[in-house]
Amino acid sequence: MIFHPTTLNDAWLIELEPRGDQRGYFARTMCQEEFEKQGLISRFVQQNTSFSSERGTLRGLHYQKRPHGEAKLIRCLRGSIVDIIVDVREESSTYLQHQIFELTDKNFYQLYVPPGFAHSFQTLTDNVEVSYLVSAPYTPEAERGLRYNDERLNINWPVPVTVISEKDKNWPLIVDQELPLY
Ligand SMILES: Cc1cn([C@H]2C[C@H](O)[C@@H](COP(=O)(O)OP(=O)(O)O[C@H]3O[C@@H](C)C(=O)[C@@H](O)[C@H]3O)O2)c(=O)[nH]c1=O
Repeated sequence: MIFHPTTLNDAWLIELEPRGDQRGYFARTMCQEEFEKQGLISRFVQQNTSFSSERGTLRGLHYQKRPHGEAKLIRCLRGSIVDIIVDVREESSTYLQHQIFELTDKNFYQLYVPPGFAHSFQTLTDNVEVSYLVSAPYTPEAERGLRYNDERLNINWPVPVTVISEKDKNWPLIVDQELPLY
């Protein structure tokens, strides 16, 4: 695995290193030793998958508030997405900055999102499957979100939003949220 730094503190774009042969390829997608060496959380407690049928579907931006923060390791298994993360740690020098990553079923990238980041993705194709590991249990009372079109974030979503949940449409704007966010 090759660990590429991002513009955001503690978030990493991880490039897989497939070994090909006549059958296809093999690649490691998580390795405790390599993650620890890189200073990343390496203990994951849940693996989730989601399927989105329509291009333009938006999920997010989601995080769990302290002390239930979770690291996530995201991979797109079918189709393609843009994955967008926002640093919500008030003590971080990249607070409220975001970065956009393209993850596809062909490009061999996965994204490591540290605790204290809001996470989201939008599908660029129909029939998208995204699989991710999380490092803390799902805790509904700690669930928080940012509004995808909050002017404070100024995120340029690459395609028109076609499908979004009621919950995600209605997250409060940052100006109306209780601080600290995380
Ligand atoms: C996240 C989660 C949801 N659920 C339930 C709650 C709800 O009834 C149903 C669907 O939940 P949601 O609408 O929150 O699903 P979704 O919008 O896909 O939520 C996910 O979005 C991406 C962007 C993330 O970063 C994930 O961590 C997660 O928050 O599944 C669980 O039972 N366990 C879980 O871990």
